[in-house]
Amino acid sequence: MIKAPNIILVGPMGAGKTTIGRLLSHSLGREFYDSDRIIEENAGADIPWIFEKEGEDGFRKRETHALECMLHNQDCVVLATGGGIVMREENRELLSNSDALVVYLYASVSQQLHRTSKSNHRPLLQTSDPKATLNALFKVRDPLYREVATLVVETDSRHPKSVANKALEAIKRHLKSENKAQNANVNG
Ligand SMILES: Nc1ncnc2c1ncn2[C@@H]1O[C@H](COP(=O)(O)OP(=O)(O)OP(=O)(O)O)[C@@H](O)[C@H]1O
Ligand SMILES: O=C(O)C1=C[C@@H](O)[C@@H](O)[C@H](O)C1
Ligand SMILES: [Mg+2]
Repeated sequence: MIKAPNIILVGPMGAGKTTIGRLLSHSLGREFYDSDRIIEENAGADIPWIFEKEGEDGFRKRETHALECMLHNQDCVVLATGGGIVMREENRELLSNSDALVVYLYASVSQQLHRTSKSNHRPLLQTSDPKATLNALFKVRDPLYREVATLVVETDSRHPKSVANKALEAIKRHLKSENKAQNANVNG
């Protein structure tokens, strides 16, 4: 049993936040939430509908509200976020100022493209050149994911179960070193 506050997964579309988050929550015996699902449940509509009717800005407002509610009301859960959660400074501050352990699931643009190609549920990728879109988003967002993340876990060429195990090991190592540092402060 590991003792950690909320574990929050960030990263681009297709990094596997939803898939790995669910696996991690099973391994840890924790509840699993996904900000995209919370937004859809609150709106009573799916993400493409929200983008169509309210624009990206309307979606981002809903996303901030979902993140605030999660951080305020939940402890010791696993939360998968949407790929654009880091776009608002407000959200980055919420993440950085919380005691959550934020894990950046890294995926190369070619893997993102491959993993997102089977679904048309992502409005930002309904373009004539999704690869160019993913590249442009990655340029802006990769530094922002790194800014809020405590840990970075590489996901390319790894089966989801192997990514989840790798994330779990990285989380355990991080908590162990944090405990050691705290003990040193108390005893030193
Ligand atoms: N490590 C992996 N190897 C191969 N396929 C993967 C891996 N991780 C996820 N996938 C597959 O990629 C697709 C997208 O994964 P998922 O929905 O978990 O991504 P996401 O990061 O939550 O994306 P979004 O930001 O759009 O919510 C799914 O079909 C999933 O099965
Ligand atoms: O990367 C993004 O901006 C998005 C990712 C998805 O998870 C959804 O949150 C939505 O499709 C927008
Ligand atoms: Mg997801």
